[in-house]
Amino acid sequence: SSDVPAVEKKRWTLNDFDIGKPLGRGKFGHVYLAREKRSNHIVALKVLFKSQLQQSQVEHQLRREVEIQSHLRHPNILRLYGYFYDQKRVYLILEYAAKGELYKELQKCKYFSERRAATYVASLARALIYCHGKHVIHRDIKPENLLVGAQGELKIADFGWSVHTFNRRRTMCGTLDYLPPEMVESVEHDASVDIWSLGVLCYEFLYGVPPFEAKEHSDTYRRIVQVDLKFPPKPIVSSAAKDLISQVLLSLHFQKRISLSTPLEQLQVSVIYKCSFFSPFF
Ligand SMILES: CC(C)NC(=O)[C@H]1CCC[C@H]1Nc1nc(Nc2ccc(C(=O)N(C)C3CCN(C)CC3)cc2)ncc1C(F)(F)F
Repeated sequence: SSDVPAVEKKRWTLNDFDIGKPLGRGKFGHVYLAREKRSNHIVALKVLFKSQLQQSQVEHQLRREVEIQSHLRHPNILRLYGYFYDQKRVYLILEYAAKGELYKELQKCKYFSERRAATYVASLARALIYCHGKHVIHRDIKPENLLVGAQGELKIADFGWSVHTFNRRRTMCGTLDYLPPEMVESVEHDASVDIWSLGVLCYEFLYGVPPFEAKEHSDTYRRIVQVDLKFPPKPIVSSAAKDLISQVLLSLHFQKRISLSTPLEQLQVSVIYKCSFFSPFF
């Protein structure tokens, strides 16, 4: 039988798109609303200047971001459809999130209701379970990296700091015995860094400020390592929500102490389960 010709990777060019209004500025350039001419599909076109990428030596990071994000398919992860470049610029063809940037929404309403926070945290936990299942760690979960889709759903974007870790536990069956604790633990430690950030995010959704904020960096650092977690009297937050935060936040320390028998997914599923306590909508 004639073998099916390999599907040629589509070579995109600027001519494939009608460029619309600017959506704002990203780190290395502008983002435009755009429409792919053949399909009329609306996308966001992120334009990055090669000169700036070279100056900041982030080309390898951008390559990793494209490689990782283009392979992820999840309703709460912003799609990266493709990329192309010309003499001076690199263009990322990204999913358009109709309701914009979450941090602006958080600034506008100061803090979110428990129901809204729980909905966001549960969807992020599901997205992280998906990523960790593919040995991908985002490592930069924060309001600025979250966008909102047309139905109000959260989309994790900007995988610039993400990494692909080989789950040494599974690939090193048997030889795990000779690894020192920090090596054996580090896989869990790496992936649960996102869970820690989810706890910080949950706190910020509910109180409008991150939990360890301080004037000086050194104070913030000390508050984090001591897990100096305080819940202000206002706004009023349910004890179920506080438990989730303290267990999820503290779980990183808890994670360091537990044996590898409690896999990360169990912790993440418990996050979603605990969300149901402060939001009857699950
Ligand atoms: C995660 C990453 C760190 N962040 C970013 O990349 C930022 C940098 C600039 C824009 C955003 N990138 C994206 N933004 C959208 N949608 C969007 C954004 C802004 C508005 C909005 O509020 N206005 C236009 C308002 C409309 C009203 N006027 C007054 C102000 C701007 C509405 C929809 N979809 C996909 C992307 C993406 F990511 F694919 F590029």
